[in-house]
Amino acid sequence: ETFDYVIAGAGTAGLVIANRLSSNPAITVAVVETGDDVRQNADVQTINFSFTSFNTSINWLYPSVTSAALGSRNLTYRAGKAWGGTSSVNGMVYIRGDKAQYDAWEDLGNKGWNWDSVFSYYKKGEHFITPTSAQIANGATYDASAHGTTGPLDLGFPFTVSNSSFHDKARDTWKVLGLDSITDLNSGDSHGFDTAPMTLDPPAGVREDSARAYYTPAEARSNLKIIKGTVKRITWADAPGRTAVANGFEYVTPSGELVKIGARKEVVLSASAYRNPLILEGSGVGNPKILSKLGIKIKVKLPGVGESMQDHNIIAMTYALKSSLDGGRIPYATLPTAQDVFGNKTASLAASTSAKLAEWAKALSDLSDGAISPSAIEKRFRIQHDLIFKKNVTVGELFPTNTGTGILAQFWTSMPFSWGSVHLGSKDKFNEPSITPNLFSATDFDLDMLAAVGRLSQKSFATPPLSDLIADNVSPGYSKLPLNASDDQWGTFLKGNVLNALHVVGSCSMLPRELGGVVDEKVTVHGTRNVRVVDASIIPMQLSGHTMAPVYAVAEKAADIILAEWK
Ligand SMILES: Cc1cc2nc3c(=O)[nH]c(=O)nc-3n(C[C@H](O)[C@H](O)[C@H](O)COP(=O)(O)OP(=O)(O)OC[C@H]3O[C@@H](n4cnc5c(N)ncnc54)[C@H](O)[C@@H]3O)c2cc1C
Repeated sequence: ETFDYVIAGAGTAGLVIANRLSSNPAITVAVVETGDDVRQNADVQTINFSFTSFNTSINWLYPSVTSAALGSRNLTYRAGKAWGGTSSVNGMVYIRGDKAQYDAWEDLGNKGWNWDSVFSYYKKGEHFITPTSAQIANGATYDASAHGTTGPLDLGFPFTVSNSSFHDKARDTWKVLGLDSITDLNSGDSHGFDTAPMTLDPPAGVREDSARAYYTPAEARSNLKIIKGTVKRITWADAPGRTAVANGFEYVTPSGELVKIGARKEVVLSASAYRNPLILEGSGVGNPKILSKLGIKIKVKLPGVGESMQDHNIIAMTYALKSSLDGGRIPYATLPTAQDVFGNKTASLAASTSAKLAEWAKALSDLSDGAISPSAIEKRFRIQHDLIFKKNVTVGELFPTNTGTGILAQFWTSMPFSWGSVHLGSKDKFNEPSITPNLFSATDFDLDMLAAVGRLSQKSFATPPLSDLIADNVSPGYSKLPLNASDDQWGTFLKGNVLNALHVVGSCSMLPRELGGVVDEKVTVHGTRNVRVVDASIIPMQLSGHTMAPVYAVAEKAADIILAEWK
């Protein structure tokens, strides 16, 4: 079969693209997706944040090789395998990140990608449901001007917003610690304490994933089709000139048959930050050193493919409560700046770390066997460093969850400098990404930053009035990690327990080729005429907050870019 556009992956981004392109009845669109329609799956619909689908067939489980700093510990990478992709299995928390982080995309060379332009697509996609007075009484706040109300994606607050005193005590404690409540952490300034909205439909009490938001309204269109299969590689036209031209891709059906599907116009990869690099490499687009080892003939030399994989470094401590709290999920988030976590050491740290950026860039380049040059990485690091120390973006998130009898106090750092990679491990294992996280590998500063955010988390639970609720620190326990723990004690705890937040971006970064980029500002793969990549993989630099929200906005903007070129 041949369609105008063929899309790999009916996930968070893939279904946005499918919906927007097929809104023109003259355009035919096919999406090839490994997973199934799970819109009626109770594990998907639940909004209890229980991750009930975790060990079921609708998840991909990708193991990683370990990082030197983690000893023999391996990390597991999870992602959704379903119509809706990871939006169907995730935590639903919707936090966009800071204005300056989006403006940095333009500073990195992506003309037209800045906060103002992306913000308009946030609004376009959103159907914000204002909280009820009961939800407001329990801590839900919002600024109407930061939200859209006519888009397809429902966004609201859960009815399980805690009706206990937790919210007020947390808010008052953060105020004591210098982090005031803010009205809307999605306004482009996330600094402070707030209640986060989630992708759910509050009246219906169900999850809102991209299948429900973007596929259901388009389902009846005769020009849109979802096909079950797993995309293996792009097929190339016999075109003159040096620019590669795709004419479709090959996918494997559930029964193992290899099928070719044609694309008259374009191929769009939305198969996730883990899988797009594998499809590109399987098609001859990537680093010649890697491709020659795999025995794959080079079509486009693009060493950035699969590099620059960035996640948040996450860890949790648990606290026992004096008495159980009402309410289920508590979507309260506190986002601090470098100044909040490093205090009066911030200025000297800014100077000392700035002097080390070239050294860190060299270390990261060596880890990638020179795939991206030290000078390119250093340029990217300088922009990241400026965001942290000059533009005062938030550098971490503290995110407590009420488990009924205790508090799971999760925290993470938002912009680590140790980036990892994801590649095809062997020619035919297109379902098995080879992931190298590189946690803490390019610089000790990533560990220092996580310890500083951890110290702030610990301090908050020991500060009244929040401390009034707390009976004890159960894990790791004050004997292992006292309130005045040394750097060594923090290092041992963090290296032994840190996890990947599953907020992976950057493995097909939108950047100029000379900076290690994979797609240009039109989301077209460098060196190709008609292969686009649209999903978390093109986000070039990690954001504060969570990754689902930016994926929706990026996909909305990319859809407009693609439609503008439709003739
Ligand atoms: C457990 C968990 C909790 C999370 N919680 C949150 C949260 O609370 N808030 C937040 O903002 N973010 C959260 N995230 C991250 C966020 O959900 C993702 O960053 C985002 O959804 C990724 O969207 P995507 O379009 O890039 O990829 P996906 O949504 O993963 O879509 C990729 C799709 O491609 C399909 N696919 C893969 N390979 C192939 C192939 N070769 N051929 C065909 N189809 C293929 C997959 O099955 C999938 O459907 C969480 C992630 C996880 C794993």
